[in-house]
Amino acid sequence: MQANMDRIPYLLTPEEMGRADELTIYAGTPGSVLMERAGGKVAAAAQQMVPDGGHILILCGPGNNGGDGFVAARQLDGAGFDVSVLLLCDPARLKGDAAQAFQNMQLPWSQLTEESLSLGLGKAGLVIDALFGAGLDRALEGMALKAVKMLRASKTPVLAVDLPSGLNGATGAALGAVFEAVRTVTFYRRKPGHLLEPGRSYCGIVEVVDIGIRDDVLKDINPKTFANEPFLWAAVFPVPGRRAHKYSRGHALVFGGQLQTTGASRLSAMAALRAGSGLVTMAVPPGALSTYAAHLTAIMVRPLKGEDALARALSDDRLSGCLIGPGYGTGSKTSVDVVSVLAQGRATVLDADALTCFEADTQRLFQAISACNTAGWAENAGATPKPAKVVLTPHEGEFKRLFPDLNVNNRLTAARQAAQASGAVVVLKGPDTVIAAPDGRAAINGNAPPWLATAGSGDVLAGLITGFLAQSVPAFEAAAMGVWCHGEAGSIAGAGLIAEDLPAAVQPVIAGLVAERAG
Ligand SMILES: NC(=O)C1=CN([C@@H]2O[C@H](COP(=O)(O)OP(=O)(O)OC[C@H]3O[C@@H](n4cnc5c(N)ncnc54)[C@H](O)[C@@H]3O)[C@@H](O)[C@H]2O)[C@@H](O)CC1
Ligand SMILES: Nc1ncnc2c1ncn2[C@@H]1O[C@H](COP(=O)(O)OP(=O)(O)O)[C@@H](O)[C@H]1O
Ligand SMILES: [K+]
Repeated sequence: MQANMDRIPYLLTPEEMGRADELTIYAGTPGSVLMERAGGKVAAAAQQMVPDGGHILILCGPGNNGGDGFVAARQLDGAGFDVSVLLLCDPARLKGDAAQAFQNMQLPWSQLTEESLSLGLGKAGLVIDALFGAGLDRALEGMALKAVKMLRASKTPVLAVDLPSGLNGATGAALGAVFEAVRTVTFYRRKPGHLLEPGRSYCGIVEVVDIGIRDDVLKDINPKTFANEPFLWAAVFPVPGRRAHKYSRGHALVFGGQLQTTGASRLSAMAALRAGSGLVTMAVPPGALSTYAAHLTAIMVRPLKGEDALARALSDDRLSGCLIGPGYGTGSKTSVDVVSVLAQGRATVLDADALTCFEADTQRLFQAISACNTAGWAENAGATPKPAKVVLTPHEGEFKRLFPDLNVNNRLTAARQAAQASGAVVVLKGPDTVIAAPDGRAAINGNAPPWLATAGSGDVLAGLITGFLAQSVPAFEAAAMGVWCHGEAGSIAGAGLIAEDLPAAVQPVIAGLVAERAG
């Protein structure tokens, strides 16, 4: 249990981190010991950043974050570094472990003022930001706010303790002005704000250090937020056995749009095949059949001809995953077709037009999703609600159309609420894509390079997720592995990529994951 928990990429909200501290203190490790270790790790990081014994300026706030700063100051001084400490508040305001750490410091200090800061910045090679961490509950003001501006102007590198001051650790939101760190040392586990933008950009390189909190505390806390990393879903990553045949690896059906917009769904179909789906068929309008056929090789194409064309296309029992939306058109026919697809009860990805077309009638979509989730289950069988079978992949614009009442500025909470409201796994795309399940689990992705922001890249993502769903991967894990593989493929294809480059770049990603599972 301990070994596994070590590797699960949990993220802890500041409240959960507070609970981890509390449980550790309750189990016999005093808070002062945790602070001593935290400050020691900060000091070690600072030493690496100023190896020539340059001057280190330490800004300390009124809470335990400041306490870590006092410990770091004492240890750096002991190691022969030249440090100066500037305190934001009256020392009489310090409490508990922080007050004790201040007393133990036994070093000269000054009040943080414009003069003292400007004097310090004149000689400092590094600033340690120990003003506020997890306890910040409002925007920086007064001298803390001025300090942000003065530091930015001075361009002195900043090492942040736990979080750059000014950030909300739970949401990654800037509460106002924020310190811009080149490196952030955080304790025990990352917080959502280290991965969610703009937080991630303010943190620089994030280093997680051990301060002696045991993983047993996680059993009590039961965190539901994760970094989207392979360990989260490696156990269900599909690897074909020696006796596999193409049908045993799943059969994905990708719906294609009219002649003017065939590219989007073709990119998706290619990605579904690359994700490992044994077969991929495209169901396309008869008038566009020859265009599709001319551009596809390993992917099969069938025309959607006649009244009950859709039902016939879906009637093959071997189909194990569907995708509808890319390039499909936003007319009323799309929503009718989406409802028909969902009525089959198959694992399905809805992307792009298949989301937008429900803007005026989201309840109809949510009812169809609920029917899809329950299809195939006896009325009173198993747990309620049933596991999600549907994945929605909106970018922020599509998300707002479907969930106009949710606040996309808090992406983690918004994605969770959307998953709960819709009964689907929701992939809220962006530089920090959030994957949320109706059961409350959520993962934040961190490996996507900015050159993925290019036309058609979302179509590839939808196809990857469909390919994993078709191989019977549960919806949350399929979505999470799709997003991660998409990010890796983006890095492999590299700067200058276009969406057409991505499916091929998925191949080494899959090969790497398979090798890791085998090894
Ligand atoms: N035992 C523990 O709990 C440990 C805590 N650690 C450190 O403790 C930090 C959390 O400590 P705290 O909970 O004391 O929180 P902070 O040190 O972040 O600050 C909280 C204090 O600042 C005040 N405050 C909040 N926003 C303000 C604003 N905008 N302007 C002025 N004052 C403001 C609060 O009223 C409170 O007094 C972590 O980030 C971490 O650095 C580490 O020492 C490891 C162990
Ligand atoms: N700045 C960024 N950094 C990393 N990934 C990004 C960034 N901007 C967008 N992406 C990713 O690129 C993809 C774009 O998808 P989408 O908006 O649907 O575009 P399209 O419809 O043109 O395919 C998503 O997977 C998204 O997460
Ligand atoms: K800080």
